[in-house]
Amino acid sequence: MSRIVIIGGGPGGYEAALVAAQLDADVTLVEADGAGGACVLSDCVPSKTFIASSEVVTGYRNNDRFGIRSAGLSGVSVDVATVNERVKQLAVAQSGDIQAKLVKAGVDVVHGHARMGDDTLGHTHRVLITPVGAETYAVDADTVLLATGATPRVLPTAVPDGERVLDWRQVYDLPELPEHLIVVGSGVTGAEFASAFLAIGVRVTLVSSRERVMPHEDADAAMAIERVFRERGMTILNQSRAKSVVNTGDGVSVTLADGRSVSGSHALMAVGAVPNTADLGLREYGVEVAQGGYVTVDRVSRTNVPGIYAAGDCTGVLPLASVAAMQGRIAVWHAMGEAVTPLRLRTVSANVFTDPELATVGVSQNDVDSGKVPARQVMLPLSGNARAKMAEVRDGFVKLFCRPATGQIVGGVVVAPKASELILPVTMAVENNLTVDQLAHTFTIYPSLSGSIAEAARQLMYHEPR
Ligand SMILES: Cc1cc2nc3c(=O)[nH]c(=O)nc-3n(C[C@H](O)[C@H](O)[C@H](O)COP(=O)(O)OP(=O)(O)OC[C@H]3O[C@@H](n4cnc5c(N)ncnc54)[C@H](O)[C@@H]3O)c2cc1C
Ligand SMILES: NC(=O)c1ccc[n+]([C@@H]2O[C@H](COP(=O)([O-])OP(=O)(O)OC[C@H]3O[C@@H](n4cnc5c(N)ncnc54)[C@H](O)[C@@H]3O)[C@@H](O)[C@H]2O)c1
Repeated sequence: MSRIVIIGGGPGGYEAALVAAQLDADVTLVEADGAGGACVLSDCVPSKTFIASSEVVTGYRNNDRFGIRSAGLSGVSVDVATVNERVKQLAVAQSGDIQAKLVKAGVDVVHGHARMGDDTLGHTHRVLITPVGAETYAVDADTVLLATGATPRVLPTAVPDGERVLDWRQVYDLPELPEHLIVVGSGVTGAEFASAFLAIGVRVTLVSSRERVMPHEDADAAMAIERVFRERGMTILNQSRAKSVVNTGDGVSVTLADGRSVSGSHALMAVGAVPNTADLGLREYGVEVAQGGYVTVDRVSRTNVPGIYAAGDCTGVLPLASVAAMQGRIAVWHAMGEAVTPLRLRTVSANVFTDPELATVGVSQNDVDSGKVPARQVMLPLSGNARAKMAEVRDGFVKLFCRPATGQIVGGVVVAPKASELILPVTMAVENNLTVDQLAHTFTIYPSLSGSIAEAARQLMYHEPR
């Protein structure tokens, strides 16, 4: 029987454990915090639950435009203790569900820390496991999967104190809403929290080191969302790098690299993450670790040491829960000799849970503009869509990319409420090499926002003969 030790119980680790158990391996999963890992307990799940509360508040915006008379947003008050309690309870419950699933599948789940042992034993690998409150013991395994995730990056001049200077894992301990939140960092994490706190009624200043928010996302989409943020009253300081953040006792003072300073009641640091690989004994064991501490892996999750695999945020391949899970499953299938398709990033869909949301799949505008991928494209504003008009959706668009000659769909962008749900047909088209003709001939509901996806495909229908 194959013996597998998995270090880390986030999506990279627990999904791999379930596959390994299904294949009758003897599986030990070591997790320091709780099943589901940081994804479920402190990052993805809590942030999306918090955003769900902010969306309830958003529902009260512009109600007079619908002919509904009420006090509107000014009549809404947020009980932050209840919001935070719900966030934490949901995360713990989700973690419990995953723990139960693992145990039912026969996985030995150990609450504790693990690291590589000192000796290479030829075809097996020694892992040292230290359960919480117990002595360290060794397990020799045929396969080891490293899935240890990442931790918020800390700037030495802006160390979170959990009171006024916060990382994203500390916001749910606030006893009351910040009066004025300064979000430092305008990547996906910063943008999501800035959006949610703004929606929930907090004054927000976003300190963005780049020329626009979400610099790695589609520029049209990021600029559309930045415009919405500004219209709703967010202050965005572009090309402003925070040099230091100080808790002044009754607030925070953020000093920018150009000498300006901004004051607020709280600061939220969202300046990226560092992989949890420093204490795993990897270098001593001969596992290749790249700059920044990321474990180097190939497309079937192999490290340079046979039998040792890595998945998820500790690899830095693409820090998404879906990708971590797929890397973990691929590792196990490969290790256990199953047929496996190497990881394909081309078909990964991703969503930023701002208001409006931003969903993407496939090739990007940069790929097309740089000539890397020849493509025709269309961008259709949602403002012309009947359902969007009914729902007062004024911001948003659908963008599609297709091969110039064949019309094969190679990518797309959706900016809309619930873009995370709307992107699926485009993802299916990219995954299955569908053409704009096929998408255009698909019946859509009238009226619906998804109708704009088929309409965008119709606009791309004419193409050169092969
Ligand atoms: C604020 C935020 C929101 C996000 N939202 C989304 C989203 O909406 N959708 C999405 O797809 N992705 C989202 N992500 C990204 C997603 O959370 C990560 O890609 C995902 O958590 C990676 O999973 P993982 O298995 O690699 O690691 P993690 O989920 O980080 O889990 C790793 C676990 O390993 C444990 N561990 C570390 N070292 C050891 C050790 N030595 N021994 C034992 N255990 C150890 C850690 O305690 C941790 O629990 C978000 C990220 C952030 C920061
Ligand atoms: N909805 C989702 O799926 C979701 C949500 C959050 C995070 N994630 C994943 O996590 C990844 C990382 O995102 P992130 O936003 O946490 O990190 P990031 O590294 O993408 O962004 C951090 C930003 O902070 C800026 N920054 C760094 N130092 C700064 C300073 N001193 N002052 C001002 N700005 C500074 C950087 O320039 C960068 O733009 C994403 O690419 C995504 O894959 C996904």
